[in-house]
Amino acid sequence: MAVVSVEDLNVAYGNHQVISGLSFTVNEGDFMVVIGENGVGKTTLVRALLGLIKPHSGEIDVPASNLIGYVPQFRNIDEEYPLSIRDFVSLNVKKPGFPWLSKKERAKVDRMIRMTDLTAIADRPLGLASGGEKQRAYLAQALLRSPKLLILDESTASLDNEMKYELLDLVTRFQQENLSVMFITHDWDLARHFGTRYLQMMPNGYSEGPINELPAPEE
Ligand SMILES: Nc1ncnc2c1ncn2[C@@H]1O[C@H](COP(=O)(O)OP(=O)(O)OP(=O)(O)O)[C@@H](O)[C@H]1O
Repeated sequence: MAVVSVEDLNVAYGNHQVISGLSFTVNEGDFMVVIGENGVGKTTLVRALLGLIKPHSGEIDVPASNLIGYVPQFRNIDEEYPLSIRDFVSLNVKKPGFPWLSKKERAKVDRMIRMTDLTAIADRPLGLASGGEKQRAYLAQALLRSPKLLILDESTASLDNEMKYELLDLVTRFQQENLSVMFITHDWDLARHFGTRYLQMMPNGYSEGPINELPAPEE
């Protein structure tokens, strides 16, 4: 079943046409890698999927936005960032009114912290965590409300190679439990290792297919 389907999408900033006639589908359980040169419109596509910009024309069929998890590219979080890892994950409980977490909500946060291997350090300030730990905290926060789709926007870019594989191995565990993934990346090795399908965005068009059909990068 399709989790995301996009049909003849056109997105422009003023007169600057960024996405022209893009169509693709992400099915349940897919790990879709989105690959393409700088400036080709990958982040614009993500913003359109999250409902943050209005397309000029075309159809976007996605789960309601609270069922999309989003993990950005790692930006340095200052050492003085005051929230603990547990607090940071809890931010996505997002409930109106009464500010304290219920027992049930705390249990949900704890479970997600466990599933992302953060239990031992959950009460440390996020600002003191390593790069990989911070990305796991972002992942835990994004997955807290059991989204259907997880968008990873170059989320491994600043990690060393071993940590990249660790983070994506972890994502794969969730993918096997019925999460679909869109992974925006410039890294063709990671794309081939983890992807099940690809969407390649190029200035003059798009191609989509199973990962074993991803063409070699142009030198
Ligand atoms: N808010 C905006 N207003 C006007 N133009 C924009 C805006 N955001 C992006 N653009 C332009 O749209 C084009 C696509 O940008 P986008 O960030 O989607 O590319 P990208 O593929 O994500 O690039 P990168 O790999 O460098 O992150 C670029 O030419 C960019 O300058």
